[in-house]
Amino acid sequence: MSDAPILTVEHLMMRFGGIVAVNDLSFNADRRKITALIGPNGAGKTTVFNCITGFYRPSGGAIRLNHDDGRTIHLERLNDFRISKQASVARTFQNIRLFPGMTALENLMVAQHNALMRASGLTVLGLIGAPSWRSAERAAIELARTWLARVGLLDRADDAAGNLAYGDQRRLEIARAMCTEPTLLCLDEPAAGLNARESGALNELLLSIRAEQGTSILLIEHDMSVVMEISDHVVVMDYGVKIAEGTPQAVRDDPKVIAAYLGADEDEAIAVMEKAN
Ligand SMILES: Nc1ncnc2c1ncn2[C@@H]1O[C@H](COP(=O)(O)OP(=O)(O)OP(=O)(O)O)[C@@H](O)[C@H]1O
Repeated sequence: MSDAPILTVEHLMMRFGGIVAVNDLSFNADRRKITALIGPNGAGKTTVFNCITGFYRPSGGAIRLNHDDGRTIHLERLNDFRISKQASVARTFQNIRLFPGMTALENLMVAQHNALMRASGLTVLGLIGAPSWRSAERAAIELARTWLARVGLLDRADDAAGNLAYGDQRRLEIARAMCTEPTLLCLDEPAAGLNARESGALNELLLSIRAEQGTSILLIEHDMSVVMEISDHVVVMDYGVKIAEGTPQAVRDDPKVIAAYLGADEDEAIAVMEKAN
């Protein structure tokens, strides 16, 4: 198995007209680790995610996904559909994007559409109920039920996703992404709107996904309790550039990071820290 980082971002640039949202950003996300991308509002985090997941075509730079089997996929050359299909990158969004009228189980079945379409021989085998199709369908239902259990929603399998509590919907989105068996899971503010108990459950879920599935995770998160507790590596952005990276403890104590969050200059931030000690 390759030791290369799962994701390599090199000199990424993203311009919107005159706005430079991401400016010469380089970082790696390690395999089977949790990497957090943090920074104040407007720092460029979601834009980076949108470049990685193919929603935006970057203005410059390279984004490479290094698969376990040695393949290197240049994500900056692919659209979102190919990135999820060929590169096995799954993502969730800041705003929940479930199918609210479908049941929790159906949402997880939709996530397996590509695999099921292949197994159905583009519907022909499905129509005649071929054994290969029936076993693929059973496996898909089993995988969906496994993930519903993992996120504590097995007893809500037949409830409409839109009727679930907000925190349950957030976990269902992660389960849906995991049903695609991704190589890289990108989570955009998974803890947004969660209370302390729900954030704790989210931490446990993400740590278990890293430990049990070995999935590499890249997350954007404002909730520092989540970032500090579960991240292996943190990349900090401000005004489109990387201002720091390292362990959660190292970035938490970095004056440049404190200054960016406080909106203060570096000397002022150091003075604040010295006062606190
Ligand atoms: N489609 C777009 N068109 C024009 N400007 C954009 C677009 N998307 C983002 N921007 C600008 O790029 C900059 C970075 O925005 P982005 O949403 O990536 O920041 P962020 O760090 O994710 O912020 P937040 O934490 O508030 O979600 C902002 O100045 C934003 O206004």
